[in-house]
Amino acid sequence: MSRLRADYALASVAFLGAVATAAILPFAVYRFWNREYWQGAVDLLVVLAVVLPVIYAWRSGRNRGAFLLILLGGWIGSLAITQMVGLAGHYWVYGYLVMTFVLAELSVAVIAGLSLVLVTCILGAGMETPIMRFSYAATAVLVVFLSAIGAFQVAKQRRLLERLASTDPLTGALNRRQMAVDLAHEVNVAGRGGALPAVLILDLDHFKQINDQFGHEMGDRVLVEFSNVVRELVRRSDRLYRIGGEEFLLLLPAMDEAGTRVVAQKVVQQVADRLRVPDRAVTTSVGAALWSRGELVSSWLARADSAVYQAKQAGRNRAVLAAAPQHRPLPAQQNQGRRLSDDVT
Ligand SMILES: Nc1nc2c(ncn2[C@@H]2O[C@H](COP(=O)(O)OP(=O)(O)OP(=O)(O)O)[C@@H](O)[C@H]2O)c(=O)[nH]1
Repeated sequence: MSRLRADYALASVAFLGAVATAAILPFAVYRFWNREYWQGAVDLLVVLAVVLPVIYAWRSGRNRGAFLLILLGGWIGSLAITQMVGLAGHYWVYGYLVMTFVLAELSVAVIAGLSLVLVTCILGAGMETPIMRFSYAATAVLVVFLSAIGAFQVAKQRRLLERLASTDPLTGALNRRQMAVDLAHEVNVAGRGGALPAVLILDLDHFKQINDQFGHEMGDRVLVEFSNVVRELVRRSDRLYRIGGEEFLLLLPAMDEAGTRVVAQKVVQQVADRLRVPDRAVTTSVGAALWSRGELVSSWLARADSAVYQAKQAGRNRAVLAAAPQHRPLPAQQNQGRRLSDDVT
């Protein structure tokens, strides 16, 4: 039940499977009872075309493939029903048209819906006058477009909600919640033989002084500019998260030690060159750690944290690359950070 609550698309098709079984199965039984074997078989196939992919999606967790199968099965089934039953069979098309928007993305749903309307309209089974054909076409196309508008609005709201739930409103950087998801994903991919990811913890130096001296508005402005500078100098695939007041984390998906060192150095240098408050440059300290195969996310972050602590201790405005863990992940305080650079200004 909790899976149905969390997965709107799966819940919709599971409901559809139940409705299809309850609504169409009695027809199939009725047809077989009256020895109308072909029509009974088609009814039964329509039920199976919905129910089997729903079971597959439920068991495998792969919604998309299963939903496209239902879309195709529904298309063929709806066409068959219109040809066998005539005018009354076309009523099922409306249900199919709405269903496509639950199952597929907007463009696929529109194409599937309009193509079915076009074909059934050309064949015109059971429609004796042009006005019947026109009324069917007009109402069916209206259903497609109204459903498309609804689906478009839902998708837009969903994207907005996802963005609000995953970003920091001040800087636009991603938040801790998204960071936890992305770090787990990166470790998963790298653990299956992918390239190694690296993290950089970026901590602005003496930020409290900026707030105290120039006020919180200036502090906020520095945080925004800092995120812009960092995002400008890294790749599009790299992701910046705000993990605390003036502390950020940069996730670099495919890295090696040399690359991590270069990026860390570049961040330190560029921030010092480009970020200013009225009387001085703003600087940052960076702790970098390349993920080591088999390492837990917590240990990886602890190494980066330990490295940024060492950068602060060594005088700030510098980057420190954490040493790889020895054999198995070490607690933060046992990691021996390695100096990456001397003062860069
Ligand atoms: N303007 C502003 N300040 C914030 C925000 N979040 C946290 N801070 C401030 O950031 C400051 C962080 O201070 P500290 O943790 O002492 O760090 P620091 O002064 O940068 O010192 P070091 O890290 O040791 O160089 C505190 O004064 C917080 O009030 C924010 O969103 N906006």
